[in-house]
Amino acid sequence: MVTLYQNKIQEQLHMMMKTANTNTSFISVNEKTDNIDPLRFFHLGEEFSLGQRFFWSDPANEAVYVGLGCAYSIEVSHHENRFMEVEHEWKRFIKQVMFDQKGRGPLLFGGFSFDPLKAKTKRWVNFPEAKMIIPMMLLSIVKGDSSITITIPSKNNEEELLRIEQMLALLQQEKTVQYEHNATCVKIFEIEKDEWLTAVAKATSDIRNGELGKVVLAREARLLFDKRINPTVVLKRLREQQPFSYVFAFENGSDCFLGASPEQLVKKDDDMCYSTCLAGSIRRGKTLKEDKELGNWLLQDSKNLHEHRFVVDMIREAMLEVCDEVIIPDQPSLLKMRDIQHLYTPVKGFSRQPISLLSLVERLHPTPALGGTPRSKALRKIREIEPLDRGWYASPIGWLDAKGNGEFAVAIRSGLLQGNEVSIFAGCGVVGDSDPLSEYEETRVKFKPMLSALGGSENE
Ligand SMILES: C=C(O[C@@H]1C=C(C(=O)O)C=C[C@H]1O)C(=O)O
Ligand SMILES: [Mg+2]
Repeated sequence: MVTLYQNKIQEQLHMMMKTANTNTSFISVNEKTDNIDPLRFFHLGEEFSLGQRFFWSDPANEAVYVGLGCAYSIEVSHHENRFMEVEHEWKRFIKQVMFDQKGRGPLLFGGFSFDPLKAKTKRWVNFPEAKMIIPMMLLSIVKGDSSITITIPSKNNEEELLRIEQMLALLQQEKTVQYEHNATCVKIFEIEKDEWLTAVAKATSDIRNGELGKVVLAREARLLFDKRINPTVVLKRLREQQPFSYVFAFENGSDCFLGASPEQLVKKDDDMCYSTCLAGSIRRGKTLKEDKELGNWLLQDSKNLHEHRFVVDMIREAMLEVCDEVIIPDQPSLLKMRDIQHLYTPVKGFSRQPISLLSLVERLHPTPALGGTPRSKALRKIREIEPLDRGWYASPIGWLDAKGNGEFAVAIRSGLLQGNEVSIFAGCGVVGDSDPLSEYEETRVKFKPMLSALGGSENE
C-alpha cells in the first residue's frame, strides 16, 4: 500500500517536469508527511544516498533535518572568499529551481574547514575548505511537523526518479530498524600528547610576554574498532546522551564527520541575529552539592572569566557592525551539559539592513572560543605550534534556506569516522595563567561526549 504523501510526491514531480521551462534546471517538491523517525530515515537512506547524508538537530529540537543524496554540490577548495563563493553559487542555484512558492524550497547543508591556510593531512581529503549540498531527498521536522522535499534535475532524471520511488517504498515498510552497536573499541591512542603539552606551555609564555591575549589549542585521540562503525548508532547515542546539543553529521563517501556541540555560532531569522559566547569550563559534579560548588567556582574563577571575556568582546563588536541593537547580559551564566559545564552568554541583535547568514559566519569564524585574540595572531600561532590538522573540527556547520535564514553551530565535541577508525578532537582556551596539565584534563572532559557515544571507555 502506498500512503497518500508518497503518491502526491510522485504526482507533483511529474506535473512539474511537464511545466518546467527552459530556465529551469531543477525541480523541487515538498509534501507534508506523517511522523517519520529521523534516525530511521538516516539509516534507511544509506543505499539511496550513495555516501552523502546530512543530519542536524538543534538543542530545542525545533528543527531536525536529514538530507539524503546530493542534487547539487557547492565546493570550494581554495583559500580565499569561500563563504561568499558559496553564497553566490547558492543564489545562482536557487534561480534555476522551480518550486512551489508556498513551500520553503530546497535547503543547503554543509560546512567549512577551520583554517584554509593550515597544512593539510590525508585524513581530511574528503572535506574541502567549503562543501555544502542540496540533498536530493530531505526530511524536515520543524516544530514537530514533518515534510519531505525532493530536489532533482528537471530533465534526464530517470535514474533519480527510480531511486526516489525505491526509497519511498522502503520508508513505508513496517519493519522496525535495529541500530545496535556491534563494533567494539580495541584501542585508544592519544596523539602527540607531549607535543601538545609543550605547545600549551609555549602559548602561555607567549601570552605572558604580551604577544597575544588568548589562543585555543586542540588535540586528537584516535580509536580503533574491530569493525566499521555505523554512524546511525553514534547519532542515536548522541541524541540520547546529549539532548541539549546540536547533533550533526556530514557524510562524504566512506567518511562521516559528526558530533554533539553545545555551541551556536550564529542563527538568522529575518532581521533577528543570534550568537553564543561559550568559554570557560569545569566538569560536572558527582553529587548535586559538588556540581553546584563546581558551578559557583566557575562563575567566579578569574582565569575562566578572562577566557570568556575575550569571546563576549569580540562577538559584541562583530554584531554591532551589522546590528542596531545588541542585547548581551552583563554576567555569564552556566550551561550544564551531561559531562561538562561552561560559562555562557547569549547574544541577540536586530540587523540594520538585510545581511546574509554566510557573511555573519565569515565575520564570526573563528570566535576567540575556538581561535583566540587577536584573531590573526592566534591563527598564526595555531598554525605554528598546534600538532593537529583540525579539518572541519571547530568550524561552522549548518544550513540555510532560499530566503537566507538558517543556523550554524561550531563543530566541537566531534569526531571523524573512517571505517574502523575514529579521530576525536578537543581543545581549550589558553590564557596567561593556564596550567598545561589542567588544560589537558579539560580536553579529557571534552572528549567524553564522543567517547561515550562511540562506546569507548570513560563512560562513567
Ligand atoms: C575547543 C573546545 O571548546 C571550546 C573551549 C572552551 C574552554 O576552553 O573553556 C569552552 C567551550 C568551547 O568554546 C572543544 O570542545 O574542543
Ligand atoms: Mg577553557
